[in-house]
Amino acid sequence: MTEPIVKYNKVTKYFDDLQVLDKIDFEIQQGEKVALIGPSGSGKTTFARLLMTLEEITDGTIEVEGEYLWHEKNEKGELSPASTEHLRKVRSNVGMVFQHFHLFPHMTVLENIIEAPITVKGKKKKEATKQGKEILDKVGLLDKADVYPAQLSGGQKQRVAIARALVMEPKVLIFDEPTSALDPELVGEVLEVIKDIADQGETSMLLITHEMDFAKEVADRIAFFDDGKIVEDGSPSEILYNPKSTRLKEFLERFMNTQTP
Ligand SMILES: Nc1ncnc2c1ncn2[C@@H]1O[C@H](COP(=O)(O)OP(=O)(O)OP(=O)(O)O)[C@@H](O)[C@H]1O
Repeated sequence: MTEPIVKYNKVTKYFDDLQVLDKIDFEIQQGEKVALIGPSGSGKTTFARLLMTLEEITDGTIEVEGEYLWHEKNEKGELSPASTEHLRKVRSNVGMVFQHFHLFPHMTVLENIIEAPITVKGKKKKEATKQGKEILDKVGLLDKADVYPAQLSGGQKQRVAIARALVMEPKVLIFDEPTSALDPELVGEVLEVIKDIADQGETSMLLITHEMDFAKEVADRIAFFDDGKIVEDGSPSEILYNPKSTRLKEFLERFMNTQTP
């Protein structure tokens, strides 16, 4: 069996005295798409931000493609905190798309996309531009290459943010509620782009979402998060139609009741 692309081992996170994640073990296999669902404040975003190194781990380890993210191993096999250089190298396999896009407002769409390939990967501008345009074409926005983010709709901004993550060719791509800041009529176009990426197969995905129908359609697995723990983890049909724990049953019932038609 091939190595998991992501492996959390007893991962714990505190913000001061507040424990947000409690000894979580979790894996994502190569090419696997995993959706995270769960109540607000249960720790899903923090869980994902640790993988992107946007929050610091308190205890436990995370591996990406068999390499420790937050640690380095010496000759004796002992772990010590990773150097910035190591952190940056391992982290470059991970991409993230945020709820609120996080585009650079003073750069055009194309400049937003080619910035990281040039500054982080050292690509030549010409090559980065060619690749950036190909990816923009993929998300249906080639005609917007030279406009600024303020001139785009929310759905278009999010598609640019997705293109910006994709251009770095991450092994694992995190989506943190990518449609929850959008007007309902703009949700579909973003979900369509995410589904296309999922259908292409090779990128592993971690998708935090409240869109249960979408999770069911795209994810190979759904993990239910509650109170800093993964309470259930299984196929979409097991999780959504055959929940075992009372917490998941309650969540799904509550969730369905608060959904607008
Ligand atoms: N930087 C921070 N400092 C202190 N507490 C934080 C910080 N970030 C998150 N928290 C707390 O950690 C807990 C988990 O938050 P997190 O955003 O991970 O949950 P979530 O499941 O993603 O919620 P939502 O679905 O609302 O986004 C919450 O109690 C939150 O207030």
